[in-house]
Amino acid sequence: MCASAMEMKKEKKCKKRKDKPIPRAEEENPIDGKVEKEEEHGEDEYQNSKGLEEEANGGGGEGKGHGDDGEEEKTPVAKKQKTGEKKGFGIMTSDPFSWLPLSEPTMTAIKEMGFVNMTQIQARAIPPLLEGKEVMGAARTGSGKTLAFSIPAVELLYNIKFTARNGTGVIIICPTRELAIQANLSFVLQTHAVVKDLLKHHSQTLGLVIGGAGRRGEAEHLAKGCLIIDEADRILEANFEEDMKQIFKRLPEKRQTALFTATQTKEVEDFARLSFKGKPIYIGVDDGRSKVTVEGLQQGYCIVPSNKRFLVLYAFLKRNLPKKIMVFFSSCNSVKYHAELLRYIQVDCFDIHGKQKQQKRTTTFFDFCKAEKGILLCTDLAARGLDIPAVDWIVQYDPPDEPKEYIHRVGRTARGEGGKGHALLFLLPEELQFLRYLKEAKVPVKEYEFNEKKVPNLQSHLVSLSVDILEVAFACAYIALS
Ligand SMILES: Nc1ncnc2c1ncn2[C@@H]1O[C@H](COP(=O)(O)OP(=O)(O)OP(=O)(O)O)[C@@H](O)[C@H]1O
Repeated sequence: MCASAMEMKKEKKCKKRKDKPIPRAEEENPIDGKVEKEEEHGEDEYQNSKGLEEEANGGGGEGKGHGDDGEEEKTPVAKKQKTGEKKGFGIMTSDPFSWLPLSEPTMTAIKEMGFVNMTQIQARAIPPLLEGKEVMGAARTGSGKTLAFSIPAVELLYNIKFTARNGTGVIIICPTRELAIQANLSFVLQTHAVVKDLLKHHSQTLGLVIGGAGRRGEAEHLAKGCLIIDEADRILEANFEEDMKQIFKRLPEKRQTALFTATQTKEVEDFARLSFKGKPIYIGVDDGRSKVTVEGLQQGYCIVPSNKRFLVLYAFLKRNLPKKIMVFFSSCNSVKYHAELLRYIQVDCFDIHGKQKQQKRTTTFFDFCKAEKGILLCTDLAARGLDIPAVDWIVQYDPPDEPKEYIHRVGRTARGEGGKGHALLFLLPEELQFLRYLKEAKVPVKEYEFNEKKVPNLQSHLVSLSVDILEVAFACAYIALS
């Protein structure tokens, strides 16, 4: 699409947006339950001249003709049809999967998952990937990236009748063990991972390897397949980059590479240069959007002094016991300490952190996935890519180091089509600077006022608990002595 045509399209969208102001909802303060008018900071300030917000709402940009790079326009893979009115919302398009030339087992699996239309990243990434092109895709959390790369991967293996005897056909690298397990076919525990569902009607011997960045062995055996890098930004952290370089060295020259990320950074761009042989097709679903988080997510922060922080968390959790909540902490020890403390005061919770054995982490993860309500205390280990169903609240007891991490954390809620969720960030008065970084990163948060008077008197609760405990201890001692 030529630049002027694109500008005109954007202008039209801007106008449309002005005509239809988005109503502000009335919302309950999550801490004391007070109803207050929602006033997100910065949503309007974030409006940029590109005015692509409407596109994020599905008003355009969906499906075909998406415009970042003319190449996609030419793609013949999808059976192009005249759509008429597009009705996509949020992350969705009105382009059905049935437009794609997919195999029967894949189509059956998609139908069984209950998906009819593609999300934006799917509509834009699947066609070129099916054609064997290289793609670098960036789209917000919970927007369906997993299917965007796994459908073409499975199709590739199916079409060339790949079997395990041929070696490894596709390697999908993802950053954490949980993420790899979630997508792993051989993992029998119940999971909502789309890859497992997608492979349901395919032969189980497809040479698809999913794992962390340590998959060097498989890299050598990658026959003539495809390398997929999921959560590229996270791979760059810590030791993963070095591991990835080792993998690249062992990979065959002739391969198809796809790289996906939720947060686009300069580092990811540099990493992409390393990953691709040539110039990939770049698909930036959210480029130009006025906010980087999803529509269905309500985000707020509260400023709480450190001596009241636990009490406010306790009040929040007590108020929201019927909900499914993830609480993020900055360290493993902090997760352990707060989990024990909450259990001690009779607030049941799960906990997951890097100092636990893998088996324990995995069991807890699946237990929380299955739970309809409950509290999971965790570190950033659980922030990336995990698709946990129906999480209502993301609480950040400690703010993360960077907005990027914040975006991944809150991305564990309000996922998928029409997903809704809430996020609450705790800030100490001296941490207010973090709001500026969030604003720069186009994250709209509003302030939830914290009323000291409404904070519960945990002291009296603890006293009554310790009385019970003392009574039990005395009873035990009495039995032992008599
Ligand atoms: N076409 C679709 N229609 C409806 N729901 C979908 C569709 N594709 C995926 N989903 C659902 O959306 C949710 C999020 O998908 P997915 O885990 O792939 O997101 P993601 O973009 O990889 O997120 P993250 O960046 O957090 O890893 C999942 O529950 C998935 O089942």
